Amino acid sequence: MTPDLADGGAASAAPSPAAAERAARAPLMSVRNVTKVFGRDVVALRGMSLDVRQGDFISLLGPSGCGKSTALRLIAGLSNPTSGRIEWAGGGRTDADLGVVFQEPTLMPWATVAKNVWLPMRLRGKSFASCRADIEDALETVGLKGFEGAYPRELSGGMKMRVSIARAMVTRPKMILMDEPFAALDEITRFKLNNDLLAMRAKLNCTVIFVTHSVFESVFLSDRIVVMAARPGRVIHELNVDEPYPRAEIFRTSAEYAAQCRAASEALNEAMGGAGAGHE
Ligand SMILES: Nc1ncnc2c1ncn2[C@@H]1O[C@H](COP(=O)(O)OP(=O)(O)OP(=O)(O)O)[C@@H](O)[C@H]1O
Repeated sequence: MTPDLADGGAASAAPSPAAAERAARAPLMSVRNVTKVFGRDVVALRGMSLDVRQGDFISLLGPSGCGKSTALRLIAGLSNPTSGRIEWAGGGRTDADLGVVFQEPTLMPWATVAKNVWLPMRLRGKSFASCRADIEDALETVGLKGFEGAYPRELSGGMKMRVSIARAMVTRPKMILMDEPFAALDEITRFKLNNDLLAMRAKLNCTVIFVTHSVFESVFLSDRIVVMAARPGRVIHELNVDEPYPRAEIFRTSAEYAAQCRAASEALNEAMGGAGAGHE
């Protein structure tokens, strides 16, 4: 299978079944010509446009400082664009429509796993008792059934990240934003969490926007890869990964995966000014 460069590089005339299915998804959110400037002249993001559809798994891939986290924060509503706008289908979104996972699990050390997962519901005024079933369901989805009463200090790094993901999904959001959630984990744990994230996503049927520095991770997880360059932060390529879901571990050793990684690496090299630096 030839990697499908959505920006015109190698797109074939007849769309693949995966591309046709992707195009048929309902619109969810659009980033329209968004620029974000910090202070007088730090252009963190310039003219970003992105149409996100329900069920997309989009990776934002690029070198340090290209505006990936800034884009995620704008989409999350944690910051406002300097110009341009973000539009949600249906006229808007509620806080419950969105879950956010950061690189650090950011758990409350004094609270149990279940109480940590309760946090977004608690902020909406819901009692722990009324949320218990949802909390248990979220913990089961991330593979932590039976750890409700444990404290963060008793968990491994991977388990803490699972709690963080359970907390983001407990409200059953339409979209989950993830900012390099697995960057601090060892490779074996990271691979396992990549597999499990796809299974969780399939169960929740939600849209994911995932920030990463890793070509390999972006190809394994996503069906769209948005490649960004720095100074100013901007989108330079969009690549489609047409491998259907569910993706088994064997995809990692396939010729298709290698071809997609090569295409993404080339795009990333271009983003880095052809520096040819090694990628994770
Ligand atoms: N609050 C801020 N004030 C000033 N400059 C900022 C702020 N946030 C980000 N920047 C600058 O905007 C640019 C983009 O930053 P951003 O964190 O979005 O990049 P990134 O691609 O996520 O980087 P990394 O991969 O290292 O996390 C950088 O030059 C950064 O220094």
